[in-house]
Amino acid sequence: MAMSTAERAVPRAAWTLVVPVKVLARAKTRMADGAGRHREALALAVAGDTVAAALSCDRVRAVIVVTDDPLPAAELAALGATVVPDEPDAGLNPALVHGAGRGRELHPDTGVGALSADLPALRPAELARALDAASGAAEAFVPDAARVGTTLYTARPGVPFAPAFGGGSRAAHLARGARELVLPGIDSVRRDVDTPADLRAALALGVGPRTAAVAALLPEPIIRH
Ligand SMILES: Nc1nc2c(ncn2[C@@H]2O[C@H](COP(=O)(O)OP(=O)(O)OP(=O)(O)O)[C@@H](O)[C@H]2O)c(=O)[nH]1
Ligand SMILES: C=C(OP(=O)(O)O)C(=O)O
Repeated sequence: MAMSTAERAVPRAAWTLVVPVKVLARAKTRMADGAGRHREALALAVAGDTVAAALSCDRVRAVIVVTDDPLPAAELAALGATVVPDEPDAGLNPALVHGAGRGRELHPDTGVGALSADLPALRPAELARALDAASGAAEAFVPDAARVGTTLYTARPGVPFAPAFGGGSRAAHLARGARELVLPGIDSVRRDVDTPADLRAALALGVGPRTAAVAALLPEPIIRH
């Protein structure tokens, strides 16, 4: 059967995604109460499940991880990510712009997206749905589950990549004129994990194997209501 114009308009592997990963010693501080001595392991596991899902998505040509921590650098490179150091060392948005610069050198024909490393329930098919919707706008973003922050920000080829993560980044991305993507069937793309309650919500959706293994080590109140 012939493909429709709309289907042909969305090339496979059209995106390079940049995933920022803080030095683990400073990561996931809002999980400290619940995760205790497993906080760093949880941050690493969540990033691993996020990157593995992104690499399994057929719309994704490459994943660029920006990190200065050798442990996630090694583990995420082993999954197939390209790792670049956080040379700007000036916070999240400069790290993302740096990674996107490398992405555009390596894959100039792709759009570039910034994907949160905090999406342990991420499903490749749901990421594909979000990226296909993102193809329809110069800049687009997916708000987090609370609709306050952002989990994915995208810029099509040739469009300046100017992420505005941090705090109320949904409002900041809207103010840039980026298109908000709130389509059905992308819950796993929106389910970021910052707090114990977020982790419970992600576990209810179903998390990847790395996060499931660490969650099994956490005290009951963290993983159950
Ligand atoms: N490479 C890099 N990644 C960062 C930086 N700041 C934040 N990130 C990453 O961006 C995402 C969102 O970061 P935050 O919400 O600020 O930090 P967090 O570690 O998730 O959580 P908290 O410590 O509880 O604030 C996480 O995946 C972080 O690892 C940075 O300066 N450089
Ligand atoms: C930095 C952000 O996320 P977080 O909720 O992880 O702080 C953001 O959404 O812009």
